Amino acid sequence: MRQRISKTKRLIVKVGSALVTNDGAGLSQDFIAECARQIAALHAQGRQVVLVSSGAIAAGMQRLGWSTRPHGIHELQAAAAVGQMGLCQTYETCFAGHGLKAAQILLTHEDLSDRTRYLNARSTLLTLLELGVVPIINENDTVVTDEIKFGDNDTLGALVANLVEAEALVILTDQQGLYSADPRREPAATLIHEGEADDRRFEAMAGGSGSAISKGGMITKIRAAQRAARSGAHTLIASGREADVLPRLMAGETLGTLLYATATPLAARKQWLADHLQLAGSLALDAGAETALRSGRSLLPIGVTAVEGEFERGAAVACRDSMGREIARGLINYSSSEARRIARHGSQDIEALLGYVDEEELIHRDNLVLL
Ligand SMILES: Nc1ncnc2c1ncn2[C@@H]1O[C@H](COP(=O)(O)OP(=O)(O)O)[C@@H](O)[C@H]1O
Ligand SMILES: N[C@@H](CCC(=O)OP(=O)(O)O)C(=O)O
Repeated sequence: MRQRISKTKRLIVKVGSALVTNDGAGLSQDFIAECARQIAALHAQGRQVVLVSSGAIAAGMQRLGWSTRPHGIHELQAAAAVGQMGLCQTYETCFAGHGLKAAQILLTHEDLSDRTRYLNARSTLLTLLELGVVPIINENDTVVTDEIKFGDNDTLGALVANLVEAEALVILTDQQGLYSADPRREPAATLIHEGEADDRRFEAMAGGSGSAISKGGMITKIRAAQRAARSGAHTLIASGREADVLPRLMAGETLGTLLYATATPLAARKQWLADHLQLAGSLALDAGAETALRSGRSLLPIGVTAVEGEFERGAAVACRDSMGREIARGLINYSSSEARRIARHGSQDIEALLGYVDEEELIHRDNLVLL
């Protein structure tokens, strides 16, 4: 199983507040520099990395001279806004030292449950990865209220793994991995090396957060692993203080805890598409488009002869053959009125017809499931 990890092309690395802020003592330049160095090493091996980093609130508290974490949501939001500046500035400088560009992305739960915003976030992230940029994600603390917060970045890491179909989610924390019990309370607890992400026994072993500055604890990491596994991503939980931890994990070394998924990312995503979509319209295809879809290609506007229904970008639509039979369904990249305008045209005409190009495909093959 560990050998399979070494084949990972796309991974999410999540780093917790304790590491990034040296247990709350302001931003840890050393940790951030080390993190950037290791991610640059993974990049040099041809892997794509999305970083989910906590630490804004803790860094902001320090900049504002607050010694204890405030309880009021607005104070927390203010601290996050102040701290996020320093956090991204520090990452940017460190990545630049390795010739890498970084991008800041702040997300909320709503962004990922709304289909249009989900698709937009996905397209932006995939474009950044293709450009060789390292996206740095945190929760958009400024605009969320208590109820809609992810609450912890472990969950956010798993949602991002789902979003970009990463093969692995690496959660770096202040412990070596998942122990049979919280090692702060039970020194005799032993490290779990490997198990299935959905094994319910792990939830019973995991406790809450180990410090005042962190939110999630081990339980949110186990739940994140379960969530990541649903889209086929394996989760690794390891210590961010272990030398060269990321390159060693990606080389397949037995380090930390591996919670593995049993489905492949694409198969899991297609299952989700098949099960969850409520159709908002349909597209009539010509014979060429039908053949293209059946051989696993994306749907281009040129092969669409008619568009039925009124829908927004990101809606689920049926694809019908010339007899009206549904042969596939998927998430469309254009609204119904845009789709009507570009139907029967080559992708090179999209810009002239609409004034912009979102995607050259009407439905990308990753968002398409054949019936
Ligand atoms: N079974 C367990 N194994 C390891 N750590 C555990 C376990 N149960 C609870 N914990 C606690 O979870 C903490 C890590 O989570 P957290 O404090 O939220 O860190 P982070 O900021 O990295 O997300 C550890 O320091 C530890 O005290
Ligand atoms: N958005 C918050 C994240 C808080 C959080 O989830 O912390 P952690 O449990 O350490 O990952 C921040 O940047 O401070």
